[in-house]
Amino acid sequence: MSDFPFDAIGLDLDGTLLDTKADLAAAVNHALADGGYQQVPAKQVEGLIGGGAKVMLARAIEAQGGSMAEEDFRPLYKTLLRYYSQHNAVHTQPFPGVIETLDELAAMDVKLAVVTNKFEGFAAEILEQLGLTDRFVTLIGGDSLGKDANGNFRAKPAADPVLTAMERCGARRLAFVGDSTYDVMAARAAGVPVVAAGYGYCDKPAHDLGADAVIDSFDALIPALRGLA
Ligand SMILES: O=C(O)COP(=O)(O)O
Ligand SMILES: [Mg+2]
Repeated sequence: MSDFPFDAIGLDLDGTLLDTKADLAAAVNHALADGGYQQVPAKQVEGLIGGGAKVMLARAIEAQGGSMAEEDFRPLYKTLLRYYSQHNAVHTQPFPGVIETLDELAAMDVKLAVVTNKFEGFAAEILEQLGLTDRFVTLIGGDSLGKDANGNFRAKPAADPVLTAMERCGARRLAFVGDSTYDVMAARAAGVPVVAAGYGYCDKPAHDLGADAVIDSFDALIPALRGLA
């Protein structure tokens, strides 16, 4: 029997497991160019990630005072999706320490689930291309659970995807790891402990996200989780 305090971990994808910034930046900039907007430097794209591709593009356009009218926005969003579907794992790779740490968790029989606001199809394709698919019991994307009564995806910051991950892992104690406000809110709403990935694309300073612990590298995850017991 392992003395590890959790039998499952829910993991955010962008900015937590994978450094997807360069491919997301290329996709958003491709769409911005189509709309006659200025390019956004990769570093700035970090602040746009976390709510899914649609929110990313909307934030970029709004920052330039652009039109959010449906007829202007929709074609650019389609351009972004089309481009990203063909170029989503060009530069994307796991952050340092991810593979080793996932190996260690698997050796302790801790179940792993990906909970992302990316569309499930994109996330699945990227995990497949990086050879990571089999490490996870389940993958829950931003569109996996359908929409709520208000027409919004049942995605983070809602508790639904975290609770579903827990159920699919058959977990008694799940902890969550993520890099944005949405991750912390979703974990809180689900009533599970949460670790902030301070090396990720944090939309505010990592220590202000309200997580139970902050890690500066994925290598620090296991000791941080033990500290939450
Ligand atoms: O693609 C996004 O904006 C969000 O993805 P994440 O939930 O895996 O961080
Ligand atoms: Mg993230």
